Amino acid sequence: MSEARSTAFAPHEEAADAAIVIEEVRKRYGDHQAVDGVSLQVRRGEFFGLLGPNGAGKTTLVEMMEGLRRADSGTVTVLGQSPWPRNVALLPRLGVQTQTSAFFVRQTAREHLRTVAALYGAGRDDADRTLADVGLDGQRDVMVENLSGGQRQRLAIASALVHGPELIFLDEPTAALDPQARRDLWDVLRELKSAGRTIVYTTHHLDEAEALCDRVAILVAGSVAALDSPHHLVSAAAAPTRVLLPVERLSREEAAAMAGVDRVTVQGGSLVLETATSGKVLQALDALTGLDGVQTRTATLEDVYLELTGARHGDQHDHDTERQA
Ligand SMILES: Nc1ncnc2c1ncn2[C@@H]1O[C@H](COP(=O)(O)OP(=O)(O)OP(=O)(O)O)[C@@H](O)[C@H]1O
Repeated sequence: MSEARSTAFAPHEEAADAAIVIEEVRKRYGDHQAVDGVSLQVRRGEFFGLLGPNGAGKTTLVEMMEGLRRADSGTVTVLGQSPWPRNVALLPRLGVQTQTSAFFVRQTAREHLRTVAALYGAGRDDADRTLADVGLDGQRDVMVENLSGGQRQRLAIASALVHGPELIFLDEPTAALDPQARRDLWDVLRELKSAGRTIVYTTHHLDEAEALCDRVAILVAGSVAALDSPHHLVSAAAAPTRVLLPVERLSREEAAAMAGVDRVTVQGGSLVLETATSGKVLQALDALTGLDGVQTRTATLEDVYLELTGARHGDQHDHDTERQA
């Protein structure tokens, strides 16, 4: 794995506006080094994404920030305090949604949220407003055990937000949501950010990270492989431009023979031409077949992620026609 791509902070230079400072943190489970010397800072008011393949160490790292796990070495500082040993003063300032959030299943959605609100000293109005914010107004009188998976997930998010915490940890919050609910949640999260909250967001949806996050850290095998804004990461990426055209327009061999085309694949009825010189390829295509129905796709955060995690092209080899240099 190459060195971590640029970070806006030098690791040991603590920003005055940091909500979280992590320095050289390590955590081992038996023989397995789950977190291997991570240093990063999350600024106050920042929407910070934590990305990485299954088992990369994201949950372990977040749990150390939440005060649920102790680091073997290194330091974790959250809102100016150490979250470990369990720091009761910090708890009301944090909002935590996990994949295994607990519910009072024999209560209605509204009763549940009012109970959670009361535990944190927040009011019924806060509960009712948060329920509406996550789109559960229509289900407020439904027993928690009868909510759908996506509705429960929204209730878990509401439970993390109801007391107005400064720092919010969300672990794959859109995993079970339908596309509309996902977009609605994005709006809720953007409003939280506008209101100055800090959000640490774990997700496997790269489009989501690109749309929402100010900066992302990509964790690979317990280390930070990249840390920057999605924009900077994508701009610096070596990923090619893809030119897509209907598969019947050209043969793969003809496409692979075009000047500037580095690689040809077939995906979902499209011939995909990868190139570093899209202008040249488009001109040639125009002359050969015309440009009707031709689409161009530039690099995305997903390309950067796949490059860094080594997963790029992993399952497409059967369809490849790579051009020999
Ligand atoms: N309590 C534990 N005991 C032993 N090993 C653990 C424990 N928790 C996590 N691990 C291991 O540590 C590694 C990192 O796990 P972690 O859950 O932090 O990864 P992750 O990036 O959150 O993965 P995912 O995307 O699948 O949620 C994995 O190999 C996992 O099997």
